[in-house]
This record gives sequence, structure tokens and C-alpha cells, in this order.
Amino acid sequence: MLNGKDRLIVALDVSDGRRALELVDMLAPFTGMFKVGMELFYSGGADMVKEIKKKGGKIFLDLKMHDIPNTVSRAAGALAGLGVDMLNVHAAGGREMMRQAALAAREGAAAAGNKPPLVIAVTVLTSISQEMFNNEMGLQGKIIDRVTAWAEITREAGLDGVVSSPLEIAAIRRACGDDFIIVTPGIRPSGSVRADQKRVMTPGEAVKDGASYIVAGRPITGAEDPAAAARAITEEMDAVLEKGCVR
Ligand SMILES: O=C(O)c1cc(=O)[nH]c(=O)n1[C@@H]1O[C@H](COP(=O)(O)O)[C@@H](O)[C@H]1O
Repeated sequence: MLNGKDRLIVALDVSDGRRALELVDMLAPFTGMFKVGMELFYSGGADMVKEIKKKGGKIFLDLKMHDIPNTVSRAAGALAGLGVDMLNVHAAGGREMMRQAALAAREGAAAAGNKPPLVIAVTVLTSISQEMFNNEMGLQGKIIDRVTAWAEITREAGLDGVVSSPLEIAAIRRACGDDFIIVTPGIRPSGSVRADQKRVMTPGEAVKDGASYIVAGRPITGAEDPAAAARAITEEMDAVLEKGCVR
């Protein structure tokens, strides 16, 4: 079973490449994977991915692709050629887009001699509340039901897993089984600031509910001592895992 360190993905949401690499050095002992998102990729590009890989870091390239199947699948093939370990698309792009993206990512990785990346789909963003979902976005029903339905379509489309808020983990596990990967941002250690995140849990609660990986950014990168913050999160997860009380 993965331990707390393996399960922690740190979001490197900075635009300064030097700062990103400093964080990688500082956090590597406590972090399973580094997330390169839009801010860092759009400012540092593919070179940033290469630099982090050179340091031995695993990479979740989080570009949340959402476009027609042809466009997303060709982009996924190109990104898989960079040798990233995980990449994502939006489930709202539909079954066919997801299916083609997963195939293209595997082919792109093989053509470049890389291991195939895990391909996962973002469901409903953790910054969306139930009230926003119904009234601002005009969508019917409960977020948890939409997320679970999208997770099932994602699995059927041949992807490895989903990104969801921690509030939906248990329902997705029930619907999609133990091998399905669930990556959960919206992680807030107790007492930390929620900021723009609406659907949140602590690291321990998320792992207890069955999260495969958690994503944490500002609670670590914005801390006075990022390494201590990351270590505290991995220890909190290890304590739950050691008790064997993972659902
Ligand atoms: O795909 C993601 O990683 C993602 C999906 C989602 O629904 N919510 C979400 O916060 N994220 C990412 O997870 C990270 C959370 O960062 P913090 O809120 O600073 O911990 C950010 O980099 C977001 O881009």
C-alpha cells in the first residue's frame, strides 16, 4: 500500500522557475509527486518539466484539457512525449474525448520510449459549491451524483481515474472499485485557510475515505516552513494508514 509520502502531490503553483526548483529540493523527502499546473507550465514550459525530472521528481502535468476529441488527443500525445507520470482532461469533454486522449497518451509515451502516464479526468472543480453548481452554472441535482456518474464514464472510457473533491471519494470508490485512482485537491489541514476552495477535508480524512493521492498547494508552499508543513501532512496520512482504518 502507498504510504503518506507516496500519496502527497504538491502543487507547484508559482511562476518563478527558480522558486519551483527550490521547492522541489526542499520538499522531495516528503513528496511523492510534483504537480506542474497552468501557472508554472505557461511560464516555464516543457523545460520546467525536464528540470524537475532531472532532479528525480515524478510529475503530474495538470493542464485540465477540455476541447474536441481531435485537439485533446493530439495534445495528450505530445504531453506524454515529455515523460510525465500523470496528466488530466476534463470529464465534461465527454466519453469519446476521454477515450481518444487516453489512447493517444499511451501511444505518445510509447513513441518517445516513456512509461505510459496515468490519465485522469477532472470532475467538478473543488472551488464549486452546491449553490454555485445549481444557481450559477444552471446544473441540476447534487454535485456528488454528477461526480459519481462522470467517474463511471471515465472508467468506461479507459482512463485510470478522476480528480474529485474529498467529499465524493467514498461514493466514487463504491461505484468504481478499489483499483480506480482518486486524486483529491481541496485538502486543508485543520486550522488552515480555505481561500477559494469550497469542498474540503483534512489529509487524514481524505485518506480515511479512500483517496489514492491528495493534492496540496498553498498549505505547503505558502507556509513559513514548507518542508515541515509537508512532513506534517504525510505524518497525518501515515497515522491513519497505520491504524488500517482506510475505507
Ligand atoms: O486538477 C486539479 O489538480 C485541481 C482540481 C480541482 O478540482 N481543484 C483544484 O484545486 N485542483 C488543483 O489543486 C491545487 C490546489 O491547490 P491549493 O488550494 O493551493 O491546495 C491547485 O493547483 C488546483 O489547480
